[in-house]
Parts: sequence; C-alpha cells; structure tokens
Amino acid sequence: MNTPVAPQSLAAIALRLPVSRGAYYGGAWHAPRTGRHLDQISPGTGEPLGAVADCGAEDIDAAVAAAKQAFETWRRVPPLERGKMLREIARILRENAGELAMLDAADCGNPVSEMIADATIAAAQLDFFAGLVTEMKGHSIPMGPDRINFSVREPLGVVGRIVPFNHPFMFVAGKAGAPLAAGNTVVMKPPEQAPLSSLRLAELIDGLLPPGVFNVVPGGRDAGARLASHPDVAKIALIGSAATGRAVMKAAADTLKGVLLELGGKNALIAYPDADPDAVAAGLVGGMNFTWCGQSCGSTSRAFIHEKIYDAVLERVTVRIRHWKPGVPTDPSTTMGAIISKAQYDRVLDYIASAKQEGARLLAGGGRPDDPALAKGLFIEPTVFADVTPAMRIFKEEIFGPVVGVIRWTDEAAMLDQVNAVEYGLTASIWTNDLTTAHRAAARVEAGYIWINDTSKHFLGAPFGGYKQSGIGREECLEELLSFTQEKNININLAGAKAT
Ligand SMILES: NC(=O)c1ccc[n+]([C@@H]2O[C@H](COP(=O)([O-])OP(=O)(O)OC[C@H]3O[C@@H](n4cnc5c(N)ncnc54)[C@H](O)[C@@H]3O)[C@@H](O)[C@H]2O)c1
Repeated sequence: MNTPVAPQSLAAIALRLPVSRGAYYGGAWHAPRTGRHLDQISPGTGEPLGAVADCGAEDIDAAVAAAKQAFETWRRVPPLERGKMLREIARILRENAGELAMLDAADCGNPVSEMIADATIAAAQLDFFAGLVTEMKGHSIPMGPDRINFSVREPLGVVGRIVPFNHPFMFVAGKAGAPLAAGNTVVMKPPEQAPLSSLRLAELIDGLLPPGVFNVVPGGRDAGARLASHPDVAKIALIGSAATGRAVMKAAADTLKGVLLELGGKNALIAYPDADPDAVAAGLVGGMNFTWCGQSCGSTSRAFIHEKIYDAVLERVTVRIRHWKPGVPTDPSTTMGAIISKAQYDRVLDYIASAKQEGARLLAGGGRPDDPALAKGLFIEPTVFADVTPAMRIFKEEIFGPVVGVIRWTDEAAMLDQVNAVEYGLTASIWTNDLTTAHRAAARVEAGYIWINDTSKHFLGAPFGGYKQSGIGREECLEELLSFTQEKNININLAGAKAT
C-alpha cells in the first residue's frame, strides 16, 4: 500500500544528502579506481550537491567480480526467502519515501510531490516480483513410460542494469526486483546526472542482502559500456535512448549476452471526431507528463486531432495547460520541475527554435518562465505547437522535453500512416467513444503499449515495452522475471544406470 504524504509533511522533510559518494559493491563502499568525481548541481536552483564518484571500467570489473562471487550464495537462497528480503527492502523504501523523494527532487529536478510516487512504485515493483518467485516454473514433457523429461528455470548469473535520469530512484530500486527475485546478482549503474538517491538507497539497505548481491556503481558512459561488454555479465538491461540501445547491443554482441532494452518514443495521441474535446484536451496535456517536463519515454508528444474538433481541443488546451507552472522542485506546491542538465535544456530550446523556423504555430509556452525566483534553474514553460507537419523535426525526433506538436487530420488511413512513420513505437493514446474505431486504430498503430481514452498510466503486471526502435523485451510483468532466467531440460532414463 502506498503511504500518502500530505504537502505539509513534505515541507517538513529536510534534504538529507548521502554521506557515501563512492561505489557500493561486495557489501562495502569503495573510492573510484579512476580517481575521478563529478560535481552534482541541482537543476532547479543551480546549487552544488557535492561530488560523486565517476567510475570506469576498473570499478565495474571489481563490482562484477563481487557480484559473481555472491551469485553462488544468492542462487541457493530459497525463493521464498529471497522474496521475503525484497519485501523488507520495499518496506524500507516506503518508510523513507519522503526523504528519497526530496533527494531526487533536488538532484534530478522533478517535483517532490510527484517523486513520492516514484518511491512507492519502486516498492510496489519489489513486492510484485517478490510475489512471483515461485512462478519461475518449468514443465514436464511426456516422453513415454520409461522416461521422465522436465525442464527447470535457473538464474543467469550477474545482471547489469543501466538506468536514465528521469526517475532515478524508481528505476534503481524497482528495476533490481526482477533479476534479484529470479536469483541473479545485480550491478546497477545509476544516471550520472542524478546518482544521489541510488547511493542513499545503498546506505539504507546495507546489510540486508548478502554482500555482493546488489551493487551500485555510479558513473557515465565508460562504466555503462564496460558493464555491457563484460564477459562475466550474463545479461544487460538498459533504460535509455535508442542510440545508447544500439551501442549497448553492439557491446553485448562480443560475448553474445542477452539484452533487455527500454528505449525512447515519439508517441502519438489520436483523437477521433466523436471524442469530447474537453476530455481530449485533458489527455493531450496529461499525456505529456509536463510535471517532469515531458522527460518521460511514454509522453504522447505528437497529438493527431481530427479537424472537426481541432479548434475546440486547442482552445481547451490553452486553458488546461495553466495547471503546470515551473517551480522549485523541492517546494511541495510545485507542479512542474526543471530540465535535467544544461545540455538537455539547450537541446529543447533548439527544437523550439526549429519548430518556429519550420512554420509551426506556437500556441503556448516556447521559452523560459519570467519568474525571477527561477532565474538560476533550467526551466522551460510547457510548450504547445499547432499545425505541425510530418516534415518538421519536432514531428520525427524525440525531444524528451516539455514540447508537444499538434497535427490536424481528416483521412484516417493517411493519419495512421503518419503515426507509424517514425522509427519509434513505444506508446499510443486513442480517444473515441466508438469501440470498433478504437479496436481498428489499436490494431493499426505500431506501438507496444496503448491506452484507449487514457494516457500515461502503467499497470503492474501488464507488459510494458516497445515496438521497432523503442526496445526489445517487456517489463513490469511475469515476462520480465522470466527474461532473467534460462531453461534447462533434464531427461531421466528410468531403466537406471544398468548395463543392457
Ligand atoms: N522505454 C522506457 O521505459 C524508458 C524510460 C525512461 C527513459 N527512456 C529513454 O531514455 C532516454 C533519456 O535518458 P538519457 O538521456 O539519460 O539516455 P541515455 O541513453 O543517454 O543514458 C541512459 C543511461 O545509459 C548510460 N549510457 C550512455 N551511453 C552509454 C553507452 N555507450 N554504453 C552503456 N551505457 C551508456 C548513461 O550513463 C545512462 O545511465 C530517452 O530516450 C527516453 O525515452 C526510456
């Protein structure tokens, strides 16, 4: 169960930075062998949050060695015992949800009020996979009266997990659930832009699991690349961009390890003429996840609105969008946070400039907020462009920022071709009151996760993942657990070990 935290109690939570700033592996803290550190800056205020180890290949090697050794112990821990330990971690996350939310708000710029949900979602994921440990089942296969044939599922070994900045804590904690439940050990590489909550997690759960079972190695591309290519890593799972997905897959190829890839999206919202313009407007702004500046893989950043309701929807969008106002992320009343880094901030502004230049009509936002209290942070207003066309950059490329492009359509077949004319295929949101239309559109859209008359929500147990270049594999479901196992078939000759 989620523990709700009232805004007034959030305001009472002090920002508590982790004391440990190195790598956590083998159940202990280690200074980076690279000798390098990265300064952490709060995106909302520009305040320094201290330096964190910038680990590299040597650190990954040491962590993988510790994880490899721990695998021999962890794989023998009875499944229900493993589940019990994961549930205990989930309990600790809930108990410290406010503190962890405050830390992520300061480090990654998402509003603290929403980051509480991240901690509780991570706890729910751990509970979910803890409950699935006995579903790691094999089968028995009929082979005749004098034989028994059956298969069992075993863990893979050391699993490498690389995660991005948009939900640092939720990913670092929640994504450890499936591989650990299945009996693997994990080397986690948190995002270099926001590693503090992962270090705090390691501090909070230190001693709960046998040493080396769960390891955290902060660093950037070097550390990630070594994890992907390491010969003793049995599987590599990435949440990140399509470009990084390609690099990870190439690095994994040398040792033929499996990959699980959750990548980017350029997702479509499709509104049919029978849909209520007000509901569509709410879906359009809600689906953009402006709370975390659109920095969400599932954001529906291309809205295809039928011409019959186009003007009515846009009119309502300009009203509804006022709910999202950039503000200091650690302030409990803030509804929209800051952009993660200067590089990403410049990138988003560049996309806004390109849309203006290419002839899109700016409907809302389009630049920095003018509030002087926000002058030191990386803030961009929620931005809507109307009259976007397929030739424009903002139609095709993932911005990963608070910018949505609205496209007018008349012909369904042509519209669906445009929806599918991008390299991505992660989510889609379809708005209509007609069941036949909804099914027809859902069948045609090339995406792995589709909402009808809804947006953004994830349903634990339902497979989440992408078509095309949005990824390989499915998460948040039983298949995720099974993807961290391998099947062994055993054939018994009942005649016994006798000479014939
Ligand atoms: N499908 C999903 O579930 C999902 C969820 C959240 C974010 N994302 C995607 O993540 C991207 C935004 O995050 P980002 O900008 O941090 O992505 P990114 O790909 O730049 O970085 C993601 C992680 O990969 C690491 N990395 C970078 N280069 C690497 C390399 N060559 N080898 C190994 N690791 C490497 C980074 O250090 C980071 O930890 C967007 O494309 C977004 O859509 C996808």
